[in-house]
Amino acid sequence: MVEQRDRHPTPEGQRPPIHIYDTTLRDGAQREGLALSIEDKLRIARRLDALGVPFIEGGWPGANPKDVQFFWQLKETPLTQASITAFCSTRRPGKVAAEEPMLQPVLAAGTEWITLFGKSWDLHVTTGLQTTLAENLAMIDDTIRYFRSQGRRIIYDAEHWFDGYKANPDYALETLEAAVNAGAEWLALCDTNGGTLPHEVGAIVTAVHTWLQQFPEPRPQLGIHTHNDSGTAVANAMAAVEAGATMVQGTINGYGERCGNANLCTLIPNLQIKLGYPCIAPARLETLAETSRFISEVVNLAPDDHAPYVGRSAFAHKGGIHVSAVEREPKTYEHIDPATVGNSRRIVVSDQAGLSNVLVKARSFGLELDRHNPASRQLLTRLKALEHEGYQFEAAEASFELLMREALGDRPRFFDLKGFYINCQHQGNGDDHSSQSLATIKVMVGEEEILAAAEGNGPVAALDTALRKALLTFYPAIANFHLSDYKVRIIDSGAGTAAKTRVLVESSNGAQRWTTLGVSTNIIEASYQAVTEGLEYGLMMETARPHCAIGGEIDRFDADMALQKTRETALAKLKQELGFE
Ligand SMILES: CC(=O)SCCNC(=O)CCNC(=O)[C@H](O)C(C)(C)COP(=O)(O)OP(=O)(O)OC[C@H]1O[C@@H](n2cnc3c(N)ncnc32)[C@H](O)[C@@H]1OP(=O)(O)O
Ligand SMILES: CC(=O)C(=O)O
Repeated sequence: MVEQRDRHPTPEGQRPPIHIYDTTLRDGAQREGLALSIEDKLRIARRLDALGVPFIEGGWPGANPKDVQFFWQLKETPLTQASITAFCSTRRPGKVAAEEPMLQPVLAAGTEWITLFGKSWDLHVTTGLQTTLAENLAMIDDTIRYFRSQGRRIIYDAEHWFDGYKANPDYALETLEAAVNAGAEWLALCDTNGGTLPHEVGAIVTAVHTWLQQFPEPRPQLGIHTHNDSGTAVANAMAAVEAGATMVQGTINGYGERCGNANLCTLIPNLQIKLGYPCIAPARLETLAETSRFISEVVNLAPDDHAPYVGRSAFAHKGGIHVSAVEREPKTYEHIDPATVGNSRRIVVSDQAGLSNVLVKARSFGLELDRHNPASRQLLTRLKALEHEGYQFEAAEASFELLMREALGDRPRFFDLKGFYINCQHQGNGDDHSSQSLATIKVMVGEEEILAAAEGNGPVAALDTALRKALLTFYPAIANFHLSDYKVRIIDSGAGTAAKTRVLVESSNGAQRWTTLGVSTNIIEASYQAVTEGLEYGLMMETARPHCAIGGEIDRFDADMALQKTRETALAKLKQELGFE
């Protein structure tokens, strides 16, 4: 249960705690392209509960069957600390709340807290609801009193608060007064259209805070609910807190209707780390980045790598000058310690790199390299030359590790591709067409020469399949590898069909993912480079490179013995099948 903490005086100079109210499951789900199953909603609710968010808005019971069922399921396995709230509107004009069918599923959801939204803007009352200003006040009063009579606690969301206050402040305040007198414990001021700017939010929340003081204790507290249509949702919420709001409503990753809601992954650290308002326990704040990624996985939207605090690139350093300084003192280019929000520093290699980038990268691959080793400078020069040719290693760290190991004489050789031949066939026109490719490859594993052929619906798929077929008996681990992504980019499009192509291939073994690349004027050639490096890197992880970056350590001797044994067995099997023995 959430305490009304600000009713206890806050010690002098200490910032009051801020109640975080998450609406990912309701307003977040109003984002175009985002759809949640009940399972998804339950998983997100549990994750938010683990993050330590005190209020989670679960949905609108009665608006759809899924939201009804969600609340039922939560009753069976309740959350550990968060209060789940049911969302709904005031009763319809001309009705009586106690007889309003749409309020019954909200009560049936069985939550202690109900978040009720009502109209603050006279325009919405007369045009949207098509009723009178007095009837809107009665709708707010009646609905809150009815829910209170059923033992529920009320968070009142004043929809279009800022637009309403600007248009007709007296009427807007009358709507809030109706909510206060009927027993709402929180008044959340909503910038529903997202058009208000921080200085306006600050001034209006200050005015409401002053106005509220006329009511006897215990008086409701103020909350803020902002949308990002002007790109200022987080700044607006911060301005409201500075003006006296003690609840902030927002969503994980800023999901929400139109341009989204205030992003809690930015707002929580800003309030807690920068402004000193306690929001969630520091140990839970350390799970913020993981929570953000988890939820983007569940909602099936690619995470924003450049999101403040939690993005993959939020603490990524690319410029050589930055890396060199960060190595000496992280504060030089980092506004906070990434660990505070559960993120980590990354060093990116590219043509913007200096020696420091290369050395840090080598260390992360478990390779011994120092500034005075001539190989370090050679590697940097080679990196810049390849980047100039069109390679882009920042997106393909596995290829960079292979390049680095090659330069240090530590790159394992699992196979040598002697050559390949690809035949593509296309028949028919329009919808009535078919295409098929056949790849034939010759590959050496040690002293053995293998010839393999495979078909595919495209040349790269055929080549990949043929290669796997040839290698599988020698390296059974390949059976677990698959291509998880394939991206093609034309680098110098001005050159027309003679343009260079960069291919990025993401491979996976089910547990890890790694990216390799190839560059060539021939798309097949570029794909072949990326695909073979992908297999090579995967094998390097599986077969015991001592310090492989993402593979973990395996005893090299044991692994080499195991590898030799696998090869011998596979070879014997192949010979038998071909009738040599
Ligand atoms: C600012 C916000 O984000 S508020 C939340 C918005 N979220 C959603 O709308 C998602 C869930 N909504 C729904 O599933 C449906 O819209 C429902 C079930 C709520 C209503 O569906 P319907 O009955 O078919 O109505 P419809 O969606 O066409 O129109 C909304 C109705 O709510 C009324 N309404 C809007 N705000 C309020 C309010 N604060 N109090 C009372 N009624 C309201 C509108 O006047 C309209 O009434 P009418 O049908 O008598 O004209
Ligand atoms: C209540 C709500 O979601 C809004 O006014 O934006």
